[in-house]
Parts: sequence; structure tokens; C-alpha cells
Amino acid sequence: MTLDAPEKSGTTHAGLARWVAEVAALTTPDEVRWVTGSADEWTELTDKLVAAGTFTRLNEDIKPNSFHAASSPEDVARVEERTFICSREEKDAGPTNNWMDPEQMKDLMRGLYQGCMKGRTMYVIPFVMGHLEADSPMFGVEITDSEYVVVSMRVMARCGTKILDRIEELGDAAKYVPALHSLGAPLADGEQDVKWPCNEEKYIVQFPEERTIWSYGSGYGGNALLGKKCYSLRIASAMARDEGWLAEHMLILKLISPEQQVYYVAAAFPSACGKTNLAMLKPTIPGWTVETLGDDIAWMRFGKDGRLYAVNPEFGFFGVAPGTNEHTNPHAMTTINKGNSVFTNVALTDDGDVWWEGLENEPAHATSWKGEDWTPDSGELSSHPNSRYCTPIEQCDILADEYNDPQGVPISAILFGGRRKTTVPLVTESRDWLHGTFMGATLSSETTAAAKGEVGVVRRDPMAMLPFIGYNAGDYFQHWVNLGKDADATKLPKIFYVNWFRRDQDGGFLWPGFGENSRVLKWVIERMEGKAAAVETPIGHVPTPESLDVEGLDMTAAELEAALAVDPEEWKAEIPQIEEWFAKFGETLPTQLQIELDGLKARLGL
Ligand SMILES: Nc1nc2c(ncn2[C@@H]2O[C@H](COP(=O)(O)OP(=O)(O)OP(=O)(O)O)[C@@H](O)[C@H]2O)c(=O)[nH]1
Ligand SMILES: O=C([O-])CC(=O)C(=O)O
Ligand SMILES: [Mn+2]
Repeated sequence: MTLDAPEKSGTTHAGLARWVAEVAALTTPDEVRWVTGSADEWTELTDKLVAAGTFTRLNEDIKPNSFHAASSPEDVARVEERTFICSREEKDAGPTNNWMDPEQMKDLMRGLYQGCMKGRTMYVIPFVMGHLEADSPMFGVEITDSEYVVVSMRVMARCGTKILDRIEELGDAAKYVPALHSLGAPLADGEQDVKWPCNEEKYIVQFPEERTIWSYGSGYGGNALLGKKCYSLRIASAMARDEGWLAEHMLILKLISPEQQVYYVAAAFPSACGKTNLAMLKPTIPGWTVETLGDDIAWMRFGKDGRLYAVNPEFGFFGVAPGTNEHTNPHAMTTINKGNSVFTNVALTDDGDVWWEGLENEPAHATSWKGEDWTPDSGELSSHPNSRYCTPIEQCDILADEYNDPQGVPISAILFGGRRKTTVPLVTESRDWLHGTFMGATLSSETTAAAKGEVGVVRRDPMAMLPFIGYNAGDYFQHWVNLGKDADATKLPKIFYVNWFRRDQDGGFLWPGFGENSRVLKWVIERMEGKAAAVETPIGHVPTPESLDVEGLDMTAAELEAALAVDPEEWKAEIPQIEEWFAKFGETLPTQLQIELDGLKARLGL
């Protein structure tokens, strides 16, 4: 779809006009602009960001129409401590979310928003998550005072006049999520702006019953691009609970076997645990092909045929830069090399390109994300571990045609996965949907730099959704259980649990990962086809060493065994942690999950 369209100042939609006027009266911007999505607008805004010092234009011969940005060192990741689910009742936010009474939160935030856009332009961004042609398009309107946010939103979501036109056509029937964002950095008369305005005080707030979002103080990623985590996961998960579907932190890929059989797979891994890499996988085994549909978010609904269909609501990739290179993710490299991208908190090379740890051709000198001279001997990282590229999905050369289908693709398998040094084997097959739901509900992973806070701490991250469930996680588990109960079991996706991150005694990864993960995908398919062998263990079915295709892989039999091992002692040690986790949910924990836990304990001899 082309988004070029004439500028529109204002709207004929009375409700939307009223909201925009109210916000402008509260935040007192110098100017209000309606985002059109045109190419001229992109040029104007990126030029403005370059003039402000926020953006550095990259070398046109290397990455055309692309930009480098460095955030304030305080504003580099999602802020989970500052994220709130303000349901009317505290119990509906559940034990895993921060909560405040919605009226109290609004009073507090109105105080912060008062005059907060002074000296700035307020942009109104009409957008749609998913397809404009969907049965009920999922509209949003983000108000922001950040040009960086406007430019990034234009990459990540379908934005602009075409979307507004449709909202106006639908009139009162158009449901849209109002999403208010401010940097919280007003400018006094004549005050010089800084390169990355933001506020020390941050609030990322969802009002799930009202389906609204208020964000304040951060300009970064999931805190500020409100179509992404705030709408497509937190608000959408609450909608999905009410309407019988799923909004999940999952990639979607298309897998084609040597026999030209097509399978669609979704996979939920926590932030910075490998979704983008698996989504764009380049298989190392002959005859297998992967195409991409999405790398971060999947909306899944049951089709008339009883199968679960997934769409990716996003329009771009907001991918982790460090570790991305021609070997680990060649398709991401091709995508970003086409240009039209924004790189945040990576290093800037002397020839006007970007660089990060793990990329080929380490430069002898660069400017680090902190704006300092950097050399390989600096003893410091050139790029923040959560530095990101923001790039249009349509530039991905392995984007599946079905990406453009509003009906989505029927999912055959769901993978849950985390980052665990020990205990969790390379791949485990669940017995059924309920057992798979238990695997998801007890998923654990080491924390990463994608959220502010300590890195490397093991925590439960149910369905990789801990920071994104927009309601009580106990009710969310029940929703998963109910969907399985009401469905035709033969048509439900098969659920598997994977771990690419198990370590050997020396701390090295036991499994080579990346393109080699195609071997695990092959086993998954062969299990579903009844072709591959497995051993039954207390936690589920794991591959026999012979059943996994390891031809051409540089791995000893002992290493393979270690990657696949299920050590009952390690799993016994896991049980008290799972019990402590489940205890949080009290009566909202589905009894079916307690029964699954009891079964696991019995199989472990506890
Ligand atoms: N060892 C190993 N590392 C991996 C593998 N896949 C991804 N990684 C690394 O994990 C980090 C994050 O991977 P991504 O694919 O960007 O993570 P994501 O799940 O898309 O993360 P979000 O965008 O934060 O939701 C990168 O540094 C990758 O290089 C793998 O199979 N093995
Ligand atoms: O939301 C972000 O900033 C990036 C992301 O995908 C995640 O953290 O899972
Ligand atoms: Mn994510």
C-alpha cells in the first residue's frame, strides 16, 4: 500500500477532534500537526531531526535515507517498574502488574501533562495495527511531541491520511485506541533543545477497560511507539480475553519442507531471546526454506475451519542490533542495507555507517553510542546491548506473500522458549494443549537488556508475556486453558518448548543456534507427521540423538547428549520455584495447571 496522500489539517470525526483539542489545551504545544504519511513529510521530519542533532544522516552510498540516533543514557529500554495496568479494580491487574486507581493515575498524569508540550509541535498520528482491510480494522491514534516517535511509528505501523480517511468514513462506528505520548520536556521561550529530550520521571500506563494509553517521560521503543507493546500486546490482550482470541509476543514464520509442504509456526521468546533471528532463519539443512511473517507480535483468532490463524499487526522490525551479522541473520542485514532505517544507540563509523558488537568489519575507530571516541581497545562497548534497528518489513527479501493477507496463516506449531544456561533441553514436545499451556505458564528466562534492571537473573516469564499481559495473569492462563477446551483438539497447534541457550561447563553455548535451529524445526515437523522418534521424560518428549538431523554439524555425541539431557535433579530443583510462582495467583490459578504441576512432581518422584 502506498501511504502518500495530501496533508489534512484536522478531522471531520467529532470524537477524535474533541480528544485532540482537549489534549492540546492541556499540553499547550506551539502547533498541532496531523501526520499524513507522505514522502515529503518524512523528508521534512528527518531533516528537522538532523538539524536538532538527534539524527545523523548515514552515508547515502551505504545506507540510503537512513539515520543514527543516540538516546539519553537514562532512556535506553522499556521501563517495567514504571509500567502500569490501571484497571478499575486492582485484582484485574493481577499479581504481576503495577497498578494504581485509574482516576488517581489520571489526576497525577494530568499534572505532568500540564503544559508539557510547550515549545514543541504536537503530532497526531492516525494508525492501524494489522490490515486496513481487516474485518474490523484495529485503529489507533497516537499523539506525540517527538519527531523521533513520528518517524519510527511510520516504519513500525501503517500510518497517515489513508487511515484517518477510513476512521472518518466509519464515523462513530470506528473504534480506535487513543494513545497519548509526551517526552515531558517542555521548552521555555528561546530555550535550546537537547538531542534526546525526555524526563527522569516516566509513566507507561494502560487503561484496559477504556482501551486507552498514556505514556510520559520516555522517547524510546516500547515506551513511546505506542502501537507496539502498549496497544498490540497490553490493550489487545485485554480485548482478546473479552473476544476469544490471543494477542501474543510471538514471531510468525513459514516453513517449507523439501517435499514443498508448507507449515506456519509461531514462537514466543522473551525480549532479546531470539524471535527476530528465528523469524528470518536461513536453514542450514538442505531443501528447507523459511519465509518471514513477523518477528515480535502475533494476533491469533480461530478461523471458520477451527484452525488458529495468526497475523502480524506490525509494519516494520524494531530489532536488537548487537549480534546481528551476515552469519547469524543475513536476511536482516539485507533488509537494513536497503536503507530507510533508523539505528538507535549503535556506534557511528568514520565513513558514516553504523557498527555494533558482533557485526563484521570491526572499525579501527568509531563514535560510540555515548558520543565518545571508541576503538577496539577502549574496553567498553561501542553500542548499548539494547541498541536497535528500525526498518520496514516490506524490505525483507524473504517476507512471505501471506503477510498481506488480513485473514492470516493457520498455525501448526507454537514454540515457547527462554534463555536458560541449565536445566531446559534443546526441545521438548508437550503432550497436549493443556500441557503446552503449563509449559508456557511456567516458562523461565534470564533477564536481558531489553528492559531496565539487572541482566541475567532467572525469572518466570509466562508465554514471554510477563511485561505485556494487560490484565490478571491468572485469568490469562485460564483464557489459554479455555481456548483449548473449546477447540477441536486435532486442529490446535502443537506446543513445544525450546532453549537455544544451554551452556557447557566452560560457559559456551551447547547448541550452535541461528541457522542450525532449522534442525529443531525439522524435528518439530517430523514429530507432528509421526516420523521422528522421541524419548518420554518427566517433562515431555525430547528427541533421541538419532532423531535430530545433525548431519554436517560440528558437535560431538556428548555435546548433543548434554543439549538434550533432562536431569531429574535439576528439574526437582525447579519445582519449588514453580510452586512459589503459582502461589502468587491464589484462586485465579486454573486448577488444570495445578494438576499439571502435580503430575510433573509425581513423574519426578516427588
Ligand atoms: N546463542 C544464540 N543466540 C541467539 C540465537 N538467536 C538469537 N540470539 C541472540 O539473542 C539476541 C536477541 O535476539 P533477537 O532475535 O533480536 O530477540 P527478540 O526475541 O526478537 O527480541 P525483542 O525484539 O526484544 O522482543 C541477539 O543478540 C541474538 O544474536 C541463537 O539461536 N543462539
Ligand atoms: O518494546 C521494545 O522496546 C522492544 C521489544 O520488542 C521488547 O522489548 O520486547
Ligand atoms: Mn519484543
